[in-house]
Amino acid sequence: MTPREASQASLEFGGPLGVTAILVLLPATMFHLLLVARSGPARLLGPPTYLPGLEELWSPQALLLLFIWLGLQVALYLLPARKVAEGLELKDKSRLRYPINGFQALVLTALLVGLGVSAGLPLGALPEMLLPLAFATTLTSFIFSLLLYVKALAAPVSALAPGGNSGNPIYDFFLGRELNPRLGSFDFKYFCELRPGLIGWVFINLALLIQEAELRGSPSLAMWLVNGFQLLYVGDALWYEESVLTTMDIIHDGFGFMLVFGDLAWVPFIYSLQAQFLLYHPQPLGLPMALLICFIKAIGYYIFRGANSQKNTFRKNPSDPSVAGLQTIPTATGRQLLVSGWWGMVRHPNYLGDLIMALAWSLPCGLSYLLPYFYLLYFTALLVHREARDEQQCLRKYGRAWQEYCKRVPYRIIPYVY
Ligand SMILES: NC(=O)C1=CN([C@@H]2O[C@H](COP(=O)(O)OP(=O)(O)OC[C@H]3O[C@@H](n4cnc5c(N)ncnc54)[C@H](OP(=O)(O)O)[C@@H]3O)[C@@H](O)[C@H]2O)C=CC1
Ligand SMILES: CC(C)CCC[C@@H](C)[C@H]1CC=C2C3=C(CC[C@@]21C)[C@@]1(C)CC[C@H](O)C[C@@H]1CC3
Repeated sequence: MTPREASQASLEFGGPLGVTAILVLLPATMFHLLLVARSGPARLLGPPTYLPGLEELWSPQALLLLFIWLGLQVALYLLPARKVAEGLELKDKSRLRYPINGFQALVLTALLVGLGVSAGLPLGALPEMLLPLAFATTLTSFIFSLLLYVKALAAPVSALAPGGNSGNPIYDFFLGRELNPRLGSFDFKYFCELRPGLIGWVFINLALLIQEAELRGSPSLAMWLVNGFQLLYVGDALWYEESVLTTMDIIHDGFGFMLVFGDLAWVPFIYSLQAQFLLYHPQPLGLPMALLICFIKAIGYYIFRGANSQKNTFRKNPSDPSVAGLQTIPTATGRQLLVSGWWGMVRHPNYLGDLIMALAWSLPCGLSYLLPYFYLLYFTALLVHREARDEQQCLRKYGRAWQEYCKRVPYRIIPYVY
């Protein structure tokens, strides 16, 4: 079997046909959810109450606001970093360098937005622009992905990702051909993964909270909880920004439409669905229930952070006192697999913590509507798929050692369930 036939054989997402469908369905789903969230019935599975015309979707002001936002985040990315980290070794034995200044960018953005609001910036008007902003971001994602595809045509073979080089243009456009597309030292994938979308998510939430205060006198407890929980999640991701350098998105996946649209559009506009829903469907939330939800969030974060930090510490320094006592399985690569502690409970304890947090920030929306739980449903599917992809990669990396690990840790995400 030739390498291209082999790569054709291992096509994901249903190959070219599946990917063509996803290219249409992803943006369509996002616009459906944006419309349903602001509609009275808020029916996740029903048709939106109306279909917006192009005059409602297209706004030069929204496009300008998007480019101002992207420009601001690029400028903050290029500021001197508290640390510069090296990525994992590439095929050509080199290592790329990445600025670790994401949390700094979040804080500086908050200061700038705060100054803007105090000077009269109408942040509360942003919710009205979500549709045209999402349209502008989707358009930008397609164009940016096309430019990345063309750029990759000139890239050396060593710079290409294993996945997005099937030879089928649609498939490669979606998966991404180049592994680490850069302009000088500016890394497009690393920048998009953690900056404009993730930080944008927090400020869309804040705008929705401000709009609720303007509409009803003060933000609801549910809106405060959703904002607080998701701010913690983004702040944590940016504080531990360096750990992204070992994720499959950075080390394995090409940078194509899936991650471009996922980072720039899906995260800010879909991950803020709970706050969007609450603005148009205020939900009563008593203090006892709020405290219970905070407890659920705390459990999720404890597992999420504990598991991620344990693995990342172990990978950086297996002799660190916090992980030195854990049981391990040696592998032929020289790396070891943790088989006790969080990673002895299930094979992806971090996913379990993340899912519990997703439940916690959906619960403040009550149980009368399915829409606020879309994220939990989508995220469960994403992590199940991601876990399967990671298993394949780990089986290839570690062979029998991974098989032994799976025997000793039989559950993937939820103990005694899955
Ligand atoms: N909110 C969202 O939309 C998303 C959130 N996430 C979150 O991002 C975080 C990172 O997830 P993800 O990128 O999937 O990667 P993971 O953090 O789960 O890392 C997987 C890698 O960890 C290493 N590993 C696995 N098992 C062991 C073990 N027993 N001992 C030592 N190393 C092990 C392997 O890499 P190696 O051995 O090569 O080091 C494996 O490839 C998670 O917390 C996840 O919940 C992820 C996707 C989307
Ligand atoms: C919608 C598409 C089919 C899939 C797009 C998936 C992306 C939205 C996610 C792929 C991996 C991600 C990670 C994060 C955010 C979502 C995306 C980009 C985090 C940055 C979230 C915070 C965590 O602490 C780290 C995550 C790394 C992976």
